[in-house]
Amino acid sequence: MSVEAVEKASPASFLDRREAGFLHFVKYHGLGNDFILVDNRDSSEPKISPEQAAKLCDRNFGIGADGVIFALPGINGTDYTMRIYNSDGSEPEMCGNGVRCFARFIAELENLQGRHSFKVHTGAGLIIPEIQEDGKVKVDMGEPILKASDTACKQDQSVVKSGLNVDGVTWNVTCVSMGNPHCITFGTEGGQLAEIGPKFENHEVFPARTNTEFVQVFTHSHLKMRVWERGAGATLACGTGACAVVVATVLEGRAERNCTVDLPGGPLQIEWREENNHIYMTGPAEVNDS
Ligand SMILES: N[C@H](CCC[C@H](N)C(=O)O)C(=O)O
Repeated sequence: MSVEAVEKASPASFLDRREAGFLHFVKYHGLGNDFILVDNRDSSEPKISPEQAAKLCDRNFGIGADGVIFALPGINGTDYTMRIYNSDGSEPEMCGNGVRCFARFIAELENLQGRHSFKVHTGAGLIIPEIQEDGKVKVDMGEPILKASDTACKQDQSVVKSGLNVDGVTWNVTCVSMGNPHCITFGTEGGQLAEIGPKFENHEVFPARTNTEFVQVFTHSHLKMRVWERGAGATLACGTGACAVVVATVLEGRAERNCTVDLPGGPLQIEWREENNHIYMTGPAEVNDS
């Protein structure tokens, strides 16, 4: 069913159709990082399995997406819970582009107009997206995690500009977690991501695998990155990755705390605020109907 049809039909018709085994979903994207968003507010468990999600994400035999995101009831005083399956069916802790899409999806479901913020429970803890007047979404992404063992990296100190041997080549990397693990390296576009990406993703130093970002620094406030995502491969954008990249760039003394990060799908504005150590990400989230 086309997105228009999904949007125009009354919710009641979708409730009936869902009884008949249909799934109410809408496709959104954040800078081309695209997701199937499922209204799961009436159940505390995702309506579909990781295996079914992987099938839906298949771009030839399914709907096609980088992941499936579920809007579940909130817990412990939050408004909603967000869960996500990557396109390989693995479940990450958090998704930056996804939570912006999540906020816009909730606003559609609840018929909300204008500025609105939500308290969202995620695997990375409390995340607060706020829909801005211009339709963009500003997200309080919480604090970065730098202790190596918490960045799902087996090395025991924080990993800043450390040598990592990947398939016989030593790369300088900085590891940062935004709830999900990121390995950041500077100075190259990464070449053939499909070749080098999986070697980082599945490196034995990352027991939970890792997302990997290849960064070029244009100025102290303008960066460019490409990403090989854990469980999704090369994507057009990665919100948690852009946040981790700004942290790594500041830690390596290459940039200021407020940066524009250019991704293949477009730019994100990232600020690592000194006074509270929180990271704020601002960017678009749109329905895939253009
Ligand atoms: N593949 C990521 C999850 C999605 C993150 C990305 N799409 C974002 O916008 O943050 C992981 O396994 O950690």
